[in-house]
Amino acid sequence: MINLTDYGYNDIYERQITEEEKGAGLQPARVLSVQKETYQLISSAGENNAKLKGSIFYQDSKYQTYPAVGDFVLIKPNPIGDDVIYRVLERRTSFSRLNPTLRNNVTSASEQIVAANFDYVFIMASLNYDFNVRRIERYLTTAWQSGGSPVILLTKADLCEDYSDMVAEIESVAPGMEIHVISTYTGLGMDALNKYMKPAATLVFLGSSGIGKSSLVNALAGEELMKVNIIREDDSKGHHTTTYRQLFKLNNGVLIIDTPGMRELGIWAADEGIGETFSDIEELASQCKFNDCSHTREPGCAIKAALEDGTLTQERFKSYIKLRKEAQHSANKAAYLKAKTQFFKNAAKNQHASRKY
Ligand SMILES: Nc1nc2c(ncn2[C@@H]2O[C@H](COP(=O)(O)OP(=O)(O)OP(=O)(O)O)[C@@H](O)[C@H]2O)c(=O)[nH]1
Ligand SMILES: [Zn+2]
Repeated sequence: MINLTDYGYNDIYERQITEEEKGAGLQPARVLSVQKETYQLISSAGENNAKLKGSIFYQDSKYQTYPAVGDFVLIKPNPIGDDVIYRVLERRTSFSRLNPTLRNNVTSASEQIVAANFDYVFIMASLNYDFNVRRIERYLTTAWQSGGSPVILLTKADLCEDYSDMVAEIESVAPGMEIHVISTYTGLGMDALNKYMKPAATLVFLGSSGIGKSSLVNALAGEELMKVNIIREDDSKGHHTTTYRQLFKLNNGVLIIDTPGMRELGIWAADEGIGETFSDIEELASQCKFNDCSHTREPGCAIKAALEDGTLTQERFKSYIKLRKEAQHSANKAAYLKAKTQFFKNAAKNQHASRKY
């Protein structure tokens, strides 16, 4: 027997299961991987493959919540074949990306969930060629929006003689954030990561290819769990992509989600996320004389003043503006889709109110 709480299951999910569902013998399970229409799950009975319950998921298919890696789902267990998935329990945290698809000749943006129900988001950047503060700002915004707790990891410290400027630069854009400088080669900074290694906590990584994610996971696991892709340090084109999606458990009980979608994660930033990352700018903007200040030519503009006296850099202000624009764009689409989805979900619910299990 597997104890699903070792896989992150808790009361938040348990509470969502109705008496009717319990009575029908439905059981919770966690999604370990998704391959086209086959799902690999873990439940109290162990690992098994699963399929979606067709009569639920393939009607109004556009408006259903489909399982993603890390999701907790309700299944009807099948000891001699594939389990059947009835429903996705509400997610505590999730990463989604804009998935522009061409459907019925209409270009629509749909939200694709690439990981769900994680606790920590390890934002990774290597201290050598890949270093870019703006990118870290974007990751932070995305991480805040996901609901997970971001932790910044600067990797490959052994390749860098003096990283104090880079750390200071990040501190200035991520005030109060946990920043760890590490090297899996020398072991530098690795002990400091122990505090995140709580049994049944789920970690997810945000970062570009080749930043040393697999090496970190192997170091944390104390074994060769993920294949380390050898790339030449001076060749940023030598990138390799992982072709599986997975959730797996380390010996110390920590769960890791690593999906290809995480890698391609675009910006689906909401205003909250931006507010957290750019709290200094939002604070300044609130001091502008006019509420609707465009920070261009209005008198009494606190942002212009800060740009002039150098307390705010042009670069940081520019990346704020850029992110705001993207967020606005995504938010409009997201709000539209959400409203639409909710409408059809409610309609579907009423229709299936007397659903048989
Ligand atoms: N110098 C140095 N190299 C490292 C360190 N960690 C990883 N590397 C090297 O960086 C390269 C990429 O490491 P991976 O662990 O495969 O990186 P990844 O982020 O998982 O890469 P993808 O699977 O391509 O996304 C390999 O050549 C590693 O040996 C480190 O701490 N120091
Ligand atoms: Zn202003």
